[in-house]
Amino acid sequence: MINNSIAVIGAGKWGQALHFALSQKQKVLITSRTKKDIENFVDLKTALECKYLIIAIPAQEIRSWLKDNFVFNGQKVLVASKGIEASSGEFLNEIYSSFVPKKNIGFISGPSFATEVKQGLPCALVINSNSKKLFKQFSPFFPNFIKTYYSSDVIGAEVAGAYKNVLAIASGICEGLNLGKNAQASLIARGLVEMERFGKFFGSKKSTFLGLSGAGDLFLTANSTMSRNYRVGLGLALNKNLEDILIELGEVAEGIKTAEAIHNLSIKYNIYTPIANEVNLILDGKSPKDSLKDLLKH
Ligand SMILES: NC(=O)C1=CN([C@@H]2O[C@H](COP(=O)(O)OP(=O)(O)OC[C@H]3O[C@@H](n4cnc5c(N)ncnc54)[C@H](O)[C@@H]3O)[C@@H](O)[C@H]2O)C=CC1
Ligand SMILES: O=C(CO)COP(=O)(O)O
Repeated sequence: MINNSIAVIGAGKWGQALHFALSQKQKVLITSRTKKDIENFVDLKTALECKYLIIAIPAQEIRSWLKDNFVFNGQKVLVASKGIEASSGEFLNEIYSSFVPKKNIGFISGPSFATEVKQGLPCALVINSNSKKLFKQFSPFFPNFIKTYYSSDVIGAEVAGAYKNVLAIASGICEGLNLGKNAQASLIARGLVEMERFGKFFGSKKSTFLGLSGAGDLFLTANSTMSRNYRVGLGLALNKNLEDILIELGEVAEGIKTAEAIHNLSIKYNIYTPIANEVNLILDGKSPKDSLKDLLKH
């Protein structure tokens, strides 16, 4: 039996920040695999009885989590994750479509470091859904310091949110190699073109890439050491081992698996994705300096 309340599923950095933000206006429950000392923490069964769910678990874990835990009972779902499943190359909206009807689901995108949201600093986010009604239901839950926009371009928002993580790794490498601000700006600009081209193949709108979900989130993530993906890039440029980088990070960096997913999709569909492919090769052991040479070739 579902009741009228809201629950966040996943109490990592983003889940906790969204829980904090939405709790400004109403009571919001939160749950996670391991019990945490957070106000209104509940078990998963209680959370799943809520009408409104915000799911903030890493992209690569979603399919198995849904299979093992989720029973659709009329809930409205907001997906907070950003990534593409590497094992299948499927977008999150495709994975969720086996579990939740399209009119019941939306995807959050836009520039939003959890740390800043948790401090109540202002930002603007997009709720992407086939259903404007769903946007109108979730939007009032957001606090005054978050402005929400609606978009029906679910695939565009998904591609942008996932791709910018890969470009943030590339940008971190650029800084780690001390290539300068010109190089970094060139990389980010070409990255934006690249992710728009990739998105277009899957039916995304160009305008999505020029707005909050695309340029907005890319400029944020690819310019700051607050980004986990950017820090992965910095580590790679310093020839650190990926395993050590991830231990030091202690949190998810979605760009790693998403680079693999983009690489595979680009081969399958013959899409030109040079930066993402070089990031994928670097993650597989190629020297960042050799990648730079290859990217600069005429
Ligand atoms: N941290 C941020 O600033 C933002 C993160 N995101 C996205 O939100 C998603 C989650 O990121 P964070 O919360 O920051 O990561 P995190 O590493 O801080 O936390 C991940 C959470 O997922 C849980 N989890 C992992 N595997 C699970 C499984 N199999 N079943 C159930 N729970 C599982 C972990 O216990 C942890 O609580 C990612 O896709 C990320 O790209 C999106 C916007 C901002
Ligand atoms: O998506 C994010 C900000 O919008 C967070 O990026 P990172 O996962 O790289 O920290």
